[in-house]
Amino acid sequence: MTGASTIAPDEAIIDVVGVRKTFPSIGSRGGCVALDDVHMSVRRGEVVVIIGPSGSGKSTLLRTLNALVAVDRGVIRIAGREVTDPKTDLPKLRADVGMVFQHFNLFQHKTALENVVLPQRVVRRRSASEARDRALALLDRVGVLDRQDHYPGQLSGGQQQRVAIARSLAMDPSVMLFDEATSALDPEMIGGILDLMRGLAEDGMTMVAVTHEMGFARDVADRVIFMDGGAVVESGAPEAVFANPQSERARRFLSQIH
Ligand SMILES: Nc1ncnc2c1ncn2[C@@H]1O[C@H](COP(=O)(O)OP(=O)(O)OP(=O)(O)O)[C@@H](O)[C@H]1O
Repeated sequence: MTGASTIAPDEAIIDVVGVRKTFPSIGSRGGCVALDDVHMSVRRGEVVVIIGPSGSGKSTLLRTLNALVAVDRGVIRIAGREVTDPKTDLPKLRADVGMVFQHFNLFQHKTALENVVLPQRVVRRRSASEARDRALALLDRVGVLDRQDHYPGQLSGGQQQRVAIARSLAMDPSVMLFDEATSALDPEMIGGILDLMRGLAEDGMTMVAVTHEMGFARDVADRVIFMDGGAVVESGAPEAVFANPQSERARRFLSQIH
């Protein structure tokens, strides 16, 4: 292709450089190295799916990205913020780096609407009417507008996860992180949440997702990262990683889940 010089260079929105995380020993349980010199870079608009065996460090890596887990060593930068700098404003960081959890983490004593309004008021300092309008538009987008006055306990898991996604989106994040967002859902709810995630990807959202849904990784990811033992073992296009894994560890893992 000619004219390549007119194409802007890929812009990294997430940069993880040399990150190490250890957890101390608890009682007789020895400590562990959860992340061992991890490097990762994500371009704006890229969808990265992290796969790997249980305990390989996937969730820990994701949680370092919005400082839910503090690293021992290394540097993480996201959208112009230095996550690993102790002076970083954490509420603002977490608004800009939205996270969707396996267990939703909604405020139980607030309605669906209030769950989406509240962080906008507190962190983004929006007026009540602006926050409400935005919340209603997003609840509509994720398909739970008719449940706006329900409390989380009155919603199905799939509906709660939709509210949680709306809550993150309401902050206008630069990046969305999904930590096994469908793992706690009944099977019939999973497809709807994956469809929502796919829609966000199609809209150009930068996303990093830890998931056991290999179909999603195959169809939606621009890049798949395979982790084992706290390290990034492979990183490549889904076709390449799934069809032709380079490492024995990835080959073994993929052969077990097929
Ligand atoms: N808060 C913690 N305290 C002590 N050890 C921890 C803690 N969180 C994670 N670990 C350990 O760190 C390692 C990586 O865990 P992590 O949850 O990141 O793995 P994972 O790949 O996400 O696993 P899974 O797929 O089972 O969720 C594991 O050995 C785990 O036991």
